[in-house]
Amino acid sequence: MNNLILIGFMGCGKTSVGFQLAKRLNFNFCDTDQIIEEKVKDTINHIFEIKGEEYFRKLETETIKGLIGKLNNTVLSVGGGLPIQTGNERLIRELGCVVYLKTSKDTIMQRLSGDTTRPLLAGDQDKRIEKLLSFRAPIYEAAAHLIVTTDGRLIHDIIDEIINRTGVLL
Ligand SMILES: Nc1ncnc2c1ncn2[C@@H]1O[C@H](COP(=O)(O)OP(=O)(O)O)[C@@H](O)[C@H]1O
Ligand SMILES: O=C(O)C1=C[C@@H](OP(=O)(O)O)[C@@H](O)[C@H](O)C1
Ligand SMILES: [Mg+2]
Repeated sequence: MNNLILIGFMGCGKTSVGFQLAKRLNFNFCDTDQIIEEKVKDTINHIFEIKGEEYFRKLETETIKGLIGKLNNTVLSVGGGLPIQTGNERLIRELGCVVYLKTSKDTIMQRLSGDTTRPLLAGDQDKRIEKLLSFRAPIYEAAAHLIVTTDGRLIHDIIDEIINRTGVLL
């Protein structure tokens, strides 16, 4: 098994870093949000609106369970809330080396200003990020094998650090 699993808060860069990291390593790339959208043929926003968050969380857990034993040479980015559900952190650690893209609230605010694709941040984005991030950050830290900070850093620099520190090319 040779997989990297990217976790962290919305806007930390899991999808964009994961996609480029996979290209650089010549690995496959998967993203649980993309798998879910393809599976139910609907957008994350619309799933939340019509079926609610609880239903989406069930889809996430089903998705991660379905990947156990099936991934090799893959970078997997998971939705920001997936490791928060009890039991999922054990599943992602089973899949591979878990990397937390640690990012401050200010950076998340900058990156997601004007974004309308994250239903949990609709409304008062500042307050929502603050509340969710303070609850989730210790869970991400505990789930991770490796923590990489992303504030003020270019994607290629983050990718270099992940490759150097995981020794994934060795
Ligand atoms: N290191 C970075 N520097 C600048 N912008 C970034 C960086 N990482 C991600 N972004 C931008 O932030 C936004 C959210 O990134 P995304 O990969 O969708 O995050 P996530 O999947 O963790 O929610 C995108 O517009 C992306 O281009
Ligand atoms: O943090 C969360 O609860 C969520 C994060 C989103 O993915 P990203 O982390 O890729 O933005 C997506 O799964 C959904 O909007 C819920
Ligand atoms: Mg994403």
